[in-house]
Amino acid sequence: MKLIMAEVFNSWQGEGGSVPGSAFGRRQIFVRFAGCDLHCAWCDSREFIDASRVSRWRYEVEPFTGRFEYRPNPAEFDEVVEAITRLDTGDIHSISYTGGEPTIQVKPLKVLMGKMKELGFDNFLETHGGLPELIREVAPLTDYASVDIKDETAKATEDWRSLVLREVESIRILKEAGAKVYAKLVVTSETKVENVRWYAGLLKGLAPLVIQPREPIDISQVRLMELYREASLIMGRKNVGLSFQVHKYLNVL
Ligand SMILES: C[S@@+](CC[C@H](N)C(=O)[O-])C[C@H]1O[C@@H](n2cnc3c(N)ncnc32)[C@H](O)[C@@H]1O
Ligand SMILES: Nc1nc2[nH]cc(C(=O)O)c2c(=O)[nH]1
Ligand code: SF4
Ligand SMILES: [Mg+2]
Repeated sequence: MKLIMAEVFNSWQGEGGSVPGSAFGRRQIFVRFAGCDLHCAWCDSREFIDASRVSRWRYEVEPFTGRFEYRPNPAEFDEVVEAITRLDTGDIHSISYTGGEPTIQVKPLKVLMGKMKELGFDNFLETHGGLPELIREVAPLTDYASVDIKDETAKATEDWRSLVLREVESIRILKEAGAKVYAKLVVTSETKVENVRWYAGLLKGLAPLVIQPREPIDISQVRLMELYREASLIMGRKNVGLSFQVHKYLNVL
């Protein structure tokens, strides 16, 4: 079985804030898949969106050193498992599957998640959630999930409203399968308050929401708190939080 990979490394989870389901500050092994079907305007992993252009992947040779070795794509399943297990520092909270969009390679993703459960690890899925039929396949193997709600300003796809509805459906599927799931909304200075109200109504009673400013941050603190308040008034004061990409400030992977 083969996978189109981007990188494997050991770090601590830099996103998610403090809502239930978040693994912020927890040590993880990150498994970044190449390839994505969306094109968020601000994507910080855009070099991995077109899988056909990711000719090689890299794995960290020693945990948390940022020293890498490179291998050609597609990767063999066993070499990915080997790259992950060599980064087991004994304090790993969960394996983070990210990208790109990990669910696009659902067959190898499913087998890999199964293998990691077998080895005693929990699975943390970082996904845009736009493909609920694929989410259904991996939901039973998912312990934690961070599902993006793509704001209109992300310009991720033509029909952004139906993308949001599919993302909410994915959250429902993951929750019903028993995963600890939260929604993540990346906001910019252009994010409309009426859109935030719409997302909040969809998520109410379903999953908590973190609001994460797009990096580099252009939204003012005052505006950020306005969006927070609007979401909170609809979803309940315990169900909304902020998230920042703290790893970027501390210069870790
Ligand atoms: C690169 S994506 C990969 C997983 C999946 N494709 C997704 O979008 O959720 C990982 C996380 O980084 C966030 N992200 C990417 N670029 C960002 C930026 N410039 N500012 C803030 N968050 C960003 C995404 O919203 C997502 O939550
Ligand atoms: N430290 C760290 N935390 C992260 N949380 C989400 C990430 C991602 O790119 O999916 C990420 C990442 O790349 N590094
Ligand atoms: S869905 Fe994720 S990987 Fe794909 S373009 Fe958007 S942020 Fe980047
Ligand atoms: Mg990232």
